[in-house]
Amino acid sequence: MTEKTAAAAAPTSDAAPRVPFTKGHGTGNDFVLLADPDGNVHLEAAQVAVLADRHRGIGGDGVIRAVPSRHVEEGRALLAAHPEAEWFMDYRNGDGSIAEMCGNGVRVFVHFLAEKGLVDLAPGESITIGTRAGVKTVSRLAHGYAIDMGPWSYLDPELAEEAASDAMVLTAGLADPRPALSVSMGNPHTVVPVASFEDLEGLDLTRAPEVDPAPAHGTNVEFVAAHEPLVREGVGRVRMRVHERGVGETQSCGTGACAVAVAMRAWSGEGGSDSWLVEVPGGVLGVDFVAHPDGTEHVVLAGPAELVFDGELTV
Ligand SMILES: N[C@@H](CCC[C@H](N)C(=O)O)C(=O)O
Repeated sequence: MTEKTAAAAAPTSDAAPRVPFTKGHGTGNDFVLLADPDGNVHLEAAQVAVLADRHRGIGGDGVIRAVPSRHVEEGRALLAAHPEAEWFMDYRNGDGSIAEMCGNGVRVFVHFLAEKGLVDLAPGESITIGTRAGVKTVSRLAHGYAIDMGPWSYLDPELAEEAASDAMVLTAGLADPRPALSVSMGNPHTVVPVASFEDLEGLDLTRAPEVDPAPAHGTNVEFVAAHEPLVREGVGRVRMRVHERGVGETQSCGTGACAVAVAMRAWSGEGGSDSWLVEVPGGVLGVDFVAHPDGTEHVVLAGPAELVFDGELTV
């Protein structure tokens, strides 16, 4: 962060400027959150990596800057069509790289805005925010938040009819290479089915799984195993683990849960469902497919968001 940034964010009479931060998480996917109401905070990748470092910094899977849309180029581009998208989620992975979207991050971001008094949002009310994957409408529930993630898509449009597989995952402790399906939720995902919960537990996600063909911009890789029966009382039930691009294995990935639901529904055909409960190591996420008035199908992601502690950075 620049000195100008720090001084603007939290001026003090002493030498070292202090920048307030908040730590939060959604199903164990954890973030460092910074409020930047004046658009003064300039985060370099190396600075993000230090903030996210669990030994030398605060620690987190990602860093989220809450900034008015008018202060960032990507936000200004959204405002013409969506003037209501006052706040923009500037999301960075723990290694400092920029990602288009973060499903858990959106919930935690909106909870942060609401709890810090930056927006008024009571249970039952909704807010539209800007992200690098477009605007998202987030509804506050009695417990947690539901995000309209918009339409999903296959990374390979030719798969629209077949929905079989378009990639192979070669490593992660798999006995054999496994076919996988590439799904976009604004950010890229590679979903790999495994046979059982035991197989899921046995995976080695200490390193990024090798995907062939290698995705041009990297990918998040989700491994998924089904409950037996897969669908109970109309709801599909699965368990997943994820290796996130730019982070490593995480306790949860919201966009990953959506991608898993897309793939499982496609693979199950008539035996699938439009409603899914996705178990992640850090909790449970809900994913629903809903018809949007514009004729497209949208994915709605629901889950908790918690703020854990506040602190001050000295810069
Ligand atoms: N944990 C997030 C996804 C964060 C971005 C991802 N690592 C990427 O690079 O695409 C989620 O909850 O969706």
